[in-house]
Amino acid sequence: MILAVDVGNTRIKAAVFEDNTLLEHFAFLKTELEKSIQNILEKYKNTTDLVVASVSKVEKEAFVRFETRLNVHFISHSDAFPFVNCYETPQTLGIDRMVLATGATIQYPKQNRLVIDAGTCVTYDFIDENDNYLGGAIAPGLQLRYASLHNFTAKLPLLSLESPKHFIGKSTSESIHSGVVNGLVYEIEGYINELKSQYSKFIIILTGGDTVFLAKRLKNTIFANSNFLLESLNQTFQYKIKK
Ligand SMILES: Nc1ncnc2c1ncn2[C@@H]1O[C@H](COP(=O)(O)OP(=O)(O)OP(=O)(O)O)[C@@H](O)[C@H]1O
Ligand SMILES: CC(C)(CO)[C@@H](O)C(=O)NCCC(=O)O
Ligand SMILES: [K+]
Repeated sequence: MILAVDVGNTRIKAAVFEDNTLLEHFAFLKTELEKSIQNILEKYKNTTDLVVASVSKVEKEAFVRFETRLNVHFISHSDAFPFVNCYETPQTLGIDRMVLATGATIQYPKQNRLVIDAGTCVTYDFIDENDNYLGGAIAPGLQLRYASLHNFTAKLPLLSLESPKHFIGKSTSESIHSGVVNGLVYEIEGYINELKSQYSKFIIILTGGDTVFLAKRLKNTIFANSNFLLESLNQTFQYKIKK
């Protein structure tokens, strides 16, 4: 059994895998890291490997303490990946984006793929049918948009995610919800439509903490899978140990 851990900028997500089957998934805060992992390992006693992909500042020591019980692996830029990295600054490409590109390459072979990860940031990653990772885009996620409007103005309140009641916002809060939610939906649709003018065919995978909220608002056909990063992390590890 493998415990895959995705350390994001807001939360930590984890899942236990038996080969390619996801048995259970978890989400917790960084402050709960060690306790949460301990609890998972108590429940899944046959876990042999702990695989970590981190884009955050969580200390390696937090994981190293589990080395007495199992093998701990940190995915890094120097690992083997099943795609050609065409990013002009490959060393600054987020590990999470490399893991997503790995999952897309392995799960959807021989086709153009766009991966959209809607978390703290919304990332767009494009891997062409020849398995060239071309790059993409980085934009603020939903929660970050709400927080920015509040943090960089005097008059805007901090709101939490809500479906806009009216397209034409009739109050401050309705205007914010309309701007944040419709803004991101249009951004995603716009990004997809621009790519369609460049590539006749590609599949679209949507993942991240806002997957469910966004999937029902998008017109394009997408594979919506909140666990795609964790599944991809398991596959990145399998690929790494086979090499
Ligand atoms: N329980 C939750 N706690 C925090 N955010 C949540 C929760 N459930 C859904 N979300 C949504 O998920 C988004 C954050 O996504 P996610 O948890 O994937 O981010 P993350 O931990 O920073 O990961 P990454 O850095 O990979 O984006 C927020 O915009 C928020 O609206
Ligand atoms: C963009 C984020 C924050 C998304 O989690 C992460 O992938 C990251 O820190 N990336 C580094 C910059 C880059 O990918 O080009
Ligand atoms: K993200």
